[in-house]
Amino acid sequence: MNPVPSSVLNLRGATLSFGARTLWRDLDLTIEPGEFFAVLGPNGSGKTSFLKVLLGLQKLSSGSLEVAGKAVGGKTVGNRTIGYVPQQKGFAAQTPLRARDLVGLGIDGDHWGVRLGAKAYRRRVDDLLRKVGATEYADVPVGLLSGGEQQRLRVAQALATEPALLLCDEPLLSLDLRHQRAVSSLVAEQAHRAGTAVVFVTHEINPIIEHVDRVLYLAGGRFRVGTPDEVMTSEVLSDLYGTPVDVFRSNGRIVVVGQPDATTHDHAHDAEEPV
Ligand SMILES: Nc1ncnc2c1ncn2[C@@H]1O[C@H](COP(=O)(O)OP(=O)(O)OP(=O)(O)O)[C@@H](O)[C@H]1O
Repeated sequence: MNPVPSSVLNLRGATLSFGARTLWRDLDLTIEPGEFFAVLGPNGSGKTSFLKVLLGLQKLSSGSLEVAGKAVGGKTVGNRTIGYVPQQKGFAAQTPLRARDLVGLGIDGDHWGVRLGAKAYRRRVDDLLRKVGATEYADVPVGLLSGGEQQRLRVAQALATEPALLLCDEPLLSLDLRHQRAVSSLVAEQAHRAGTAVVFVTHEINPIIEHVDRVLYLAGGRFRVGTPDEVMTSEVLSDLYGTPVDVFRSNGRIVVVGQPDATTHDHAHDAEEPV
């Protein structure tokens, strides 16, 4: 039997550049099972590119990546070790899929060693629907559901394979506060109770602040890794942005004032050590 790898994700000396523009350089990062890991940063800082690297859709300029103990060189999409919750995009009203069909697409009989029989398949889908609180709309066409309801189904679909690593690309965009809470709690539960490592890309840390173990903050071609308390400080963010930034705490929320909207400067030649 193969030894069980202790970390789910392992990046060593990872650098990603496009031409003269470096998004990050010499990133060493290990993510453990059960960790809720957030990726933050302004527009254009490289959050989506980071997820693309983990999905095997974007090659590193240098360095290495292992997921669940295996080197990643090509596509990891379709790899059942990885679950993926894409950005919220509505289904067309006439999409010919019910909620339960969408969740069922995440299940592959081969994953379970033998193909699931019809009964076991239905049980598994019902179980996932219950987990995301979608039982009552199981048979409704997905195009008729609200954005929040659809997003819960995408989470259920991504969890269907019981992935070791769950990648979430801004899954809270366009959800109201109640659904933001519901989706982030569900993802956190999967991390902290089921031991899935979660990489969660977001513009806004507050909706997930109570769940996050560590963050990767990307800005201006540089990065910091650490707990929210270590990274979300005036000192660290001012240093990353290269301009004075104030970070305040209010009722458990983090308010960042003065950061540029986008990454407008390039510290491509600065090396940055993780915190
Ligand atoms: N294949 C590519 N070739 C050249 N440049 C690219 C490529 N992919 C991304 N970039 C550039 O890299 C930078 C980071 O893009 P990315 O989409 O990763 O940022 P982001 O942090 O996800 O931004 P946003 O918050 O706006 O979604 C951008 O300036 C983008 O134009």
